[in-house]
Amino acid sequence: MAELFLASASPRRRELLAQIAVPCVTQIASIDENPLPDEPATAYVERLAREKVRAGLTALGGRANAVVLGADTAVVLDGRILGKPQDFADFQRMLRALAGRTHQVLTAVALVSGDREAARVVASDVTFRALSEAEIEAYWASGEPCDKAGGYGIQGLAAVFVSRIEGSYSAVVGLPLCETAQLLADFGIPCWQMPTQG
Ligand SMILES: Cc1cn([C@H]2C[C@H](O)[C@@H](COP(=O)(O)OP(=O)(O)OP(=O)(O)O)O2)c(=O)[nH]c1=O
Repeated sequence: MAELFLASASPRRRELLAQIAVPCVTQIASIDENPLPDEPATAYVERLAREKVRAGLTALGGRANAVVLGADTAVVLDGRILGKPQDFADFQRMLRALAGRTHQVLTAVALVSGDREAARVVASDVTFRALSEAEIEAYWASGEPCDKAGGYGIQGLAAVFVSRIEGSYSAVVGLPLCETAQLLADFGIPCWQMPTQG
């Protein structure tokens, strides 16, 4: 029987899997998350998701029947990747740039088991309304932005900044659940409403 391991320190990803009734065991293995020179954002998130699951599988000692799931989320504005804010000034620059505009959120999900590996990248467009300096400062003071790509969490207080989303809400939060369920079924992990093939 296949057993699922989550190669992620993100509480959001664990909660999203729980939302679709998929139990998992956490198996984190850290990787270098720096983009390569001139690496396109789509290639970057897919590479990181794949590296996270490979590192997770290695940490498990290549355990038989283990399926490892990992993901990576990036916020992209004008072709530039906005990572997690390093400090308030960095966060302020990000939110000023995102305000009143549409940006892209790219999330890659990857699965590995033995020598089999698969990944999907999901793109969503998120539009922010205009933001005042006072709102940006108050949002930083909430503590919510610091561990999130682009410096915001759509599932949290920042919901009031989002006027429109086109794409996958769960992918913006950290895991595209429709695509993830299909991949899990392909790898023999039981998932709500998905017949397994493995
Ligand atoms: C845009 C956005 C991102 N995020 C989060 C999802 C991810 O946890 C994080 C992006 O960083 P990631 O590097 O994708 O993930 P992580 O470092 O949190 O966890 P791990 O690598 O161990 O899996 O930003 C939200 O929670 N809400 C949002 O609206």
